[in-house]
Amino acid sequence: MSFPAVRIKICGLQDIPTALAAARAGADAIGLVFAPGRRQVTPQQARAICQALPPLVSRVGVFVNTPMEEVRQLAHYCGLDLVQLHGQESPEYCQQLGLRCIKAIPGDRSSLERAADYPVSALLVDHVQPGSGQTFDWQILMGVSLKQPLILAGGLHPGNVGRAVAMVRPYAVDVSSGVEFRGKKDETLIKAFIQRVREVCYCVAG
Ligand SMILES: O=C(O)c1ccccc1N[C@@H]1O[C@H](COP(=O)(O)O)[C@@H](O)[C@H]1O
Repeated sequence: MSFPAVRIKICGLQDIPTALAAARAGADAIGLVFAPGRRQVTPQQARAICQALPPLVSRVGVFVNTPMEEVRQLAHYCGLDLVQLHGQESPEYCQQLGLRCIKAIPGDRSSLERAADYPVSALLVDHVQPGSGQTFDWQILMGVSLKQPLILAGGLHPGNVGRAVAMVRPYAVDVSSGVEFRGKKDETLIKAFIQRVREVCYCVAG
């Protein structure tokens, strides 16, 4: 059985060589975390990475409850293509921001029921603790039809992404912890993750 090409985002990049390696390996998007935490990048780092990346690789900034004007300024300064809102941002916030948005929601039924309210380019369904390398129960997505394209995230890695794609058939997948070794992005794991997604999308039964 084959599936349409699933897009791939590699998130939490913090240096140019690894970002270029992810792009070379076939990543469709790279994520830069502006929220406080161990993967946070400075605006200057993010701008340098965005400028170094080749064309046709989406530059995504990850924010958590950041004031709107600050998000706009950072998006402009760094050259972001999209912003991923991973906090309690409202549908009105997304509407008024004036940028292409991905809204992240936790993988639970009540959040999914409210998802239709978000006027965004895509919905990213993740574990309630983002960036933690934990999966949520993908079963809750079975039979759910979302208005927006679905990006599956949370605890994905080369060993489970094939099953996740076959089960959920998302528009895209997003990974951070699952392509790290001892807390640092690992180019071999990035390549293995992308290769696995490509395999399962184009594997033809029989
Ligand atoms: O990666 C982070 O540090 C992070 C911090 C704050 C908000 C989101 C963050 N990452 C996003 O979390 C998911 C899944 O991460 P993981 O693969 O389970 O580690 C992914 O969408 C990242 O974009």
